Amino acid sequence: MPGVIKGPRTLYDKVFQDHVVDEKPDGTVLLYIDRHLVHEVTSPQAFEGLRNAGRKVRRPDCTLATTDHNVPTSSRKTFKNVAQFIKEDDSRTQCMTLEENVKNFNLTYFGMGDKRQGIVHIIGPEQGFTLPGTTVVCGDSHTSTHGAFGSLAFGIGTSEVEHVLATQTLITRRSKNMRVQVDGQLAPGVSSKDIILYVIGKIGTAGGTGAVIEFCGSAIRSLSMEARMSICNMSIEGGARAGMIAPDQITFDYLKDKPLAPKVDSPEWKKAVAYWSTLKSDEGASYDIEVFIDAKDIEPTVSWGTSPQDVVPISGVVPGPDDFEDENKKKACIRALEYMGLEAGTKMEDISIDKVFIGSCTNARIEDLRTAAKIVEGKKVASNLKAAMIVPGSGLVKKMAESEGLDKVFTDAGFEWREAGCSMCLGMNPDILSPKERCASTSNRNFEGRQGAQGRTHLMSPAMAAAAALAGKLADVRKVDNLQQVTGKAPNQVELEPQVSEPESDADLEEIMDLDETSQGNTAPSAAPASSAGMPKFTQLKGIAAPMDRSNVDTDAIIPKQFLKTIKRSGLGSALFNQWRYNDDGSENPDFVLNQQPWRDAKILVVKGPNFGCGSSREHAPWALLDFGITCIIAPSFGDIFFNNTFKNGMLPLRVAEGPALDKIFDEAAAGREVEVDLPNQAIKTADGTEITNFEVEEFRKHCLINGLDDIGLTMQMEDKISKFEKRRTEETPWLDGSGYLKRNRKGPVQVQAAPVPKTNRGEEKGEPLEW
Ligand SMILES: CC(C)[C@H](C(=O)O)[C@@H](O)C(=O)O
Ligand code: SF4
Repeated sequence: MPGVIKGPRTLYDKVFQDHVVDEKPDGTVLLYIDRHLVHEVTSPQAFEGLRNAGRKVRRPDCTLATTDHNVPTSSRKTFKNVAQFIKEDDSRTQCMTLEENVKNFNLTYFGMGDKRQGIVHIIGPEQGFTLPGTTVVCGDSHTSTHGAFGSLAFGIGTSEVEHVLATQTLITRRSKNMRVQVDGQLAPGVSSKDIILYVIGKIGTAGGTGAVIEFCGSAIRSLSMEARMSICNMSIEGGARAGMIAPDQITFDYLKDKPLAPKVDSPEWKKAVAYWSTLKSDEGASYDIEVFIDAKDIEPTVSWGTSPQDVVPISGVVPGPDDFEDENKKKACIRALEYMGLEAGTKMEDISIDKVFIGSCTNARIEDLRTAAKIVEGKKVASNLKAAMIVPGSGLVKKMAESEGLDKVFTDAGFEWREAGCSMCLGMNPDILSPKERCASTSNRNFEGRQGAQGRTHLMSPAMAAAAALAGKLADVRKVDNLQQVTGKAPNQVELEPQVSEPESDADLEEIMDLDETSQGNTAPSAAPASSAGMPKFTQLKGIAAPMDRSNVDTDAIIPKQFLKTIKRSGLGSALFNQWRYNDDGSENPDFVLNQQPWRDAKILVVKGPNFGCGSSREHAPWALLDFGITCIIAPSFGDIFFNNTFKNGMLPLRVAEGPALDKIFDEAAAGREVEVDLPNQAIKTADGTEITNFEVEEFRKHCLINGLDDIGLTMQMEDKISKFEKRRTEETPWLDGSGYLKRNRKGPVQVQAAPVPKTNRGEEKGEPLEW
């Protein structure tokens, strides 16, 4: 079979291979997905697609939904239901839409009235839904978090969410293998967050593009599961598809008694542990990229700019453009300094802050809160702070923290103690920075406007954020007097969290699950248009191309969070590049290229810098480009998830390396002349038809674009292979069938009912071959 690795294999190779349902000669793989997490932001359009096509959710037992991005983090004492509690119309609509969808499709759901609700990447591991050796996906880029268990976990766009809901598979390709090995002992005050910030500083935000990173080495092995999750969480900020860590005794101990893990000491548990123990890279396995780091070189690390690669040790100073050789980086540095309101040469410790945010899927677990509490215990936050917030990652983290008295420690020190949610990590809820406010944050992204329009974010560890709260400015946690309690975690220091047990009775279950008798089973609710919205065809495209001379354009910049609250795919064009395109008063910024003629009518975007579309998995980014009229983006490289998402919308992202060809295309664009993209002949031409360069495109993707094929319909024709795979999976890894909640009354394996192939699927309509 093509792509099968002969000889020693990496952890990634093994997990990937174990999930191949089918593989084509061109390397296109149909990959089985064991675990699907769903949240309110990236799922409405996917469920709508299912409904429109009359499709079911194939594996409700392998799907877990929660609401996290939009939820207010204010007290829920008066909470009755979402309709009454969420004040913002669009946030409420999005949460209520999820609630309707989980009822209609019969999915397990942790809503706001459920103690187990929380950030999707916190609740999966907490429940034992995330298990070693599984494939885990979610319409969210930080799905990489779950790779800490030795699972292959990655973010997907909304079209792929629909694909997984319908088929429990994804169409994908093998990624490159990358190894980041960190050896040695972490110094006091240095945590796993510092490791990952340091790594991203070294490799850059595009360093892992196209790769899955395996984190290994003695420093990684010494970390607790929660610390490992913080590292894998931010693999996406290093550009990687996923991060993975080989499971070991620390992993198995963490999973003991988690509600959805096999019962400890049962035959299933023993079988599972035996299998999980094989999940490590073989001696001599080869990697495409290797990075070696000595733990002792890592200091507490802080970001200064607007990209997660903009980091320095806390003992350092704000860099200036002269510190970079690369032209793109010089330009990015000038922009970042201006945005952040900083001057080169300023000592990091002299930067005063307005707010502190301890939360997010990177650092809102119980260990993070314990660490921060130790720093602030008996002290007060600085008087210059406008707010200091602690936002636990889940209701269970909150409960556990309260049982340990941490809430009291924080509130005594002057922090606000909040309810679980994404909160000010991205501010889709009421928690945001005001313009120019500066925040010490334990989250993972410091993009322009990330925590609020014109807000300024400095990324750091929970210990560093706690130290900053006390100082009212960025501070070195190593100088805090009770530091001895806040060190990198050696194996003997790993603390295991109290276990959460499975509800015993149906009454218990109803109490915590907010179950509702209106649940209607896994039906496709409405008699809707017969086929899912397929793709428009893409063959030749000739049109005005807009030039953009920027690198690392993230999807937050392409479309900021306030526009993600829609439950539709359409109408986003006016919000495209919102922060750059409009002034504060809402008028157009005349300097922005898409506000100028002839580029207002651009059909193509030509980007000179690398890593376009990095960051979040929001498919709203391609939807906004498409709605504006842009169907092709030419750039040296792309964020992996964005790259996938564009194809799913009939768009063509083209990689053209930095050099004379890209310069020529850029110059044509800048001169306002048309550019032609010829997909069948794989060529980019000037307006008069002169070829500028050829481009590469994967065969399968080209085929789908040219024929406008809906790949869900194509995948459903692989029913035999998917069912066969599932049968084998049930025999080999029975613990993966049925989420524990549904399993309790189950006799034998979950009955999987495959949805029929709709008669109107686009491939059939067009007489396309059934093979893909
Ligand atoms: C809303 C979601 C698409 C997004 C992501 O993919 O990361 C969000 O979680 C974020 O952190 O920006
Ligand atoms: S990165 Fe922030 S917004 Fe995204 S899932 Fe994590 S906590 Fe939520």
